[in-house]
Amino acid sequence: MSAIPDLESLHARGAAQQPSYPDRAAVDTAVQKLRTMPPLVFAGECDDLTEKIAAVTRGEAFLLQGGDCAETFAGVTADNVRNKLRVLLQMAVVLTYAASVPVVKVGRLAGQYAKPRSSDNETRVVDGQSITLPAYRGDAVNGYEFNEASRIPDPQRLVDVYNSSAATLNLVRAFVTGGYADLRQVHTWNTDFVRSSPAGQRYETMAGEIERALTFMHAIGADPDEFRRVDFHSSHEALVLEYEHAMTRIDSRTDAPYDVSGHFVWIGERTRQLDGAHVELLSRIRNPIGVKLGPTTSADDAIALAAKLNPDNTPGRLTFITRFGAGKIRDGLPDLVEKVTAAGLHVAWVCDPMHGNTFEASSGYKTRKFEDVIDELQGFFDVHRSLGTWPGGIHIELTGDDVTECVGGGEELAEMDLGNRYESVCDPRLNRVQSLETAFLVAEMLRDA
Ligand SMILES: O=C[C@H](O)[C@H](O)COP(=O)(O)O
Ligand SMILES: C=C(OP(=O)(O)O)C(=O)O
Ligand SMILES: [Mn+2]
Repeated sequence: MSAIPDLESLHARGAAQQPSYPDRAAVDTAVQKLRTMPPLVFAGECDDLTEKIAAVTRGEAFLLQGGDCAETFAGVTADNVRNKLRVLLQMAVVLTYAASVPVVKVGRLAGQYAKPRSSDNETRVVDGQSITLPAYRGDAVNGYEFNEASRIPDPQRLVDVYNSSAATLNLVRAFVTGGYADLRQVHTWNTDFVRSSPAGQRYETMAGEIERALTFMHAIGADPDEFRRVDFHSSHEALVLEYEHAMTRIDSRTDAPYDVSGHFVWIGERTRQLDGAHVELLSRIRNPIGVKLGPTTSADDAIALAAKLNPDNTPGRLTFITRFGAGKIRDGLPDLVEKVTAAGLHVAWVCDPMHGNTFEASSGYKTRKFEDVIDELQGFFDVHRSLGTWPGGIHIELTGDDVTECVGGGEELAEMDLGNRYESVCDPRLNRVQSLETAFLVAEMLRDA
């Protein structure tokens, strides 16, 4: 771990997936502004999360990481943030109670505003005319609206990312410490549309059991503070170098650099080049970090990434988030896990069952089948069980709302339903019922792990 490399030297590595800003002076102004802003998270909180992920690495805890594919500035509302938090709290309770395993809770929120894209451009037919514009790269970079002005990268948006993340995190902190996350509220999280679904009813039964257990604890005089609040951490993909670099600061306690834009940051599948800018920057910070590993990852790639990103082999520092796809995980994952384990590397293994299972429906919507998501999760658990390693967690794109973006699940959403309420500006998310169903299914897998 050494000093922070300068931004120019990072760009000199030919950083992938960066915005092409037309006005460098405006970029400098935004970066200067960000450098003066206070940290969004404290280094000590990042260390706490590293400790918790170390328990995952040892097979003593399970990581639940979830949230939008892409947050939007317009989505920073009390309802939206609360709904997301609520579904994550419900999932965490299901996993903790049904599998008797401590759950480390990490939101894909308060910073998840920048998107890598498979194409630099997007073509749409507007009024019978085919129009090609720069791709939307997340609210951190440009506007979703399909017109030329909106798609121009604007560096002032990076300052907006900071402000939106601050507002989100402030609300999340208030919710998780101010009574909303109190375990005695388990029933009240199960409101509105979710309550009548089979998963909601199953949750209701479980919440009743938890409530009786809490009443019993209270009666015998045990009422620990842990029942009233939860530890919740933020995370996002560290993508736009200007932003992550400006938010990287030297911690006064340890003299070490931390990226104080979020507790946990990860490197995406498209930016994990060993000699690339993202790996370089994240190798220097001391946060807990993740790397997405797709089906083309060789065991040597993973081992080299671990050597660069976690040379001291510190447990909890490095999480490998595999995203192979349901059809590939059973063949592809064993070699990776086996060789990384044989090399003595301490990593947390987490399954992202979303990004290897995306396809385009005939209506043009990007979607995923709930059954593929569950199949990949089952494959992940099967592989780890057969190798004797710990399936450390799940990384899910989800929302607390009743959207129609992924097909299947108990509600049997069909492709023709997608248009009813498709709100994601990037990838399709599990809705609240599908998320809760996933938690129950994963709890069963976890019980057998
Ligand atoms: O999560 C997001 C990536 O940006 C996404 O999977 C790539 O999507 P695209 O192929 O639509 O660019
Ligand atoms: C872009 C993403 O994933 P990946 O890097 O795995 O494709 C994502 O998590 O939204
Ligand atoms: Mn995504």
